[in-house]
Amino acid sequence: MLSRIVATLAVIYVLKRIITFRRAASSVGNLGGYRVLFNGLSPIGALLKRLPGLTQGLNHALEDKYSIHERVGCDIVAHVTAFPPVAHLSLADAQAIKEVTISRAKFPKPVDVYKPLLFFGHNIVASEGETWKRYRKITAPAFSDRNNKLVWDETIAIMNDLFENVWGDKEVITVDHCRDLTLPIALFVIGVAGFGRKMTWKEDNVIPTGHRMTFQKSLSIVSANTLAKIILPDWAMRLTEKTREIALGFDELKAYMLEMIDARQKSQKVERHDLFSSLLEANNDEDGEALSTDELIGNIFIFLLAGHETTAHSLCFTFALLALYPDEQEKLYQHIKSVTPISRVPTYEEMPLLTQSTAVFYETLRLYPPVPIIPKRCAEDTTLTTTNTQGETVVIPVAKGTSVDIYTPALHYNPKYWEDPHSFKPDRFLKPDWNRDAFLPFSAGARACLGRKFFETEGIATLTMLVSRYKISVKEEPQFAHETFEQRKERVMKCNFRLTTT
Ligand code: HEM
Repeated sequence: MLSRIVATLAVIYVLKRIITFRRAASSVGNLGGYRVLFNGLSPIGALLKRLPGLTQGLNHALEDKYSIHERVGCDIVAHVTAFPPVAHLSLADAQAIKEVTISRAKFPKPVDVYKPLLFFGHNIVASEGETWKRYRKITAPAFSDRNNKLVWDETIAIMNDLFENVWGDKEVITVDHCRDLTLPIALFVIGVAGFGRKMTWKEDNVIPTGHRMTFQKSLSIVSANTLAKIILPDWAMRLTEKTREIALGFDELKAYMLEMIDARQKSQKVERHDLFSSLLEANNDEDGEALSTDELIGNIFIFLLAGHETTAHSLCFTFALLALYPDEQEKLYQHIKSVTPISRVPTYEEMPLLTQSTAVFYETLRLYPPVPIIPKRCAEDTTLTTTNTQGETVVIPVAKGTSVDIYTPALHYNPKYWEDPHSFKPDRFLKPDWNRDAFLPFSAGARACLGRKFFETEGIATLTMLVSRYKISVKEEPQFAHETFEQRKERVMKCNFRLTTT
């Protein structure tokens, strides 16, 4: 009898799931796309292997690029999951994306998705509406031209310190993983241009009184372990020596930030252009709307998080592509040489002339966008318009509450906008007519990246310094001696989606 009741309840449960699943699919006009049990980005989906019908996997946006849109024959597709029973629209249509990014009230950020980023305090990335407006108003002025100049000068100094005091007169430098080089560069730049704290390649190991680790170490631990902090509950952080060190890194960074706030509020006003100082200054000038200490820390922390990993990995992808394409590297070298003599360091004012460096970066960001999915949620019943393979107009119903996600790899590999989209061709960005609406690594509209210029400045300074002094190549290893170019490219460029593309 009991087993019959259980079986009946199970059947009812399954039927209910099927009905809600079908309802979710029909809410977006039964548009083609994945039909899976678990969303690849959900906690359960992330643990499972990619399998048709089960989950599309954590890396699907990076792996699929434009292929699902091509298969469905439409630049907007719908991924429907049973747990939870929702439809996610995946956009690869530049016009539809433009509509979404410019209509902030109609397509706001789904702030619930960003909740894990709140552990240091409320911040600009994880907020919406009036709170976001207030954060943006106070934080945006920190990303000034004077800050960009600081980024440039400090990046040059960090690279010079590397060349002179670490690499010395060695002819060949070998790094096992390019990330071992780019993560510290990005960390030192955000350390000095973000927090006003100079760091060097030879770490100063003196721990200040009242602290248990140096600022440099705490910043390095925090930037490398945000994902662990997000995933693990507090009790789990106390379990092993490694997780205890991570927890200490977070506590210490917060303690340093509190000290810095206190010291700068007490000290005489000195003209400084790091993000932290500018943020404090703007905050002091605010009447009535100033940020609380928690909000200040939350926002400066999010600059670190938003800026460090994206920058370090993008530099890494750039170097790897230049190593794989020596002709492009040579072209870049010749261009740098034509703009600035190799015997002296380039100045910030010369940055706009380094057009080939910008083109190399953009092409890297097109092929390996650091944020593969930019989520939005529809705030009212509406429609989105796109075209299918036959060139016909397709109008998609979008009910209030539907997830509307910008899939940057799908957009960046869409052959409608990019000729030969799988090839590395930086020169496409030197032509005046490339489609700005089809290039979205930094998002667009009011919620676009605040640190774009910060990144471009740092990236161009690093690239220019490195390429003008060294030739970058892939390390030759006997076990890979017989691989083809395509195999080598696949091995070297292998990437995963974690918090960003890594
Ligand atoms: C390769 C480098 C970078 C890329 C590709 C990138 C990309 C992005 C993207 C796609 C967004 C929108 C995210 C969303 O809608 O959830 C964003 C927002 C943001 N980024 Fe970046 N970013 C980069 C570097 C930086 C740097 C260096 C900083 C700061 C130092 C920074 C600070 C921010 C901030 C504060 C926001 C939130 C803006 C707002 O919501 O109003 N980013 N970035």
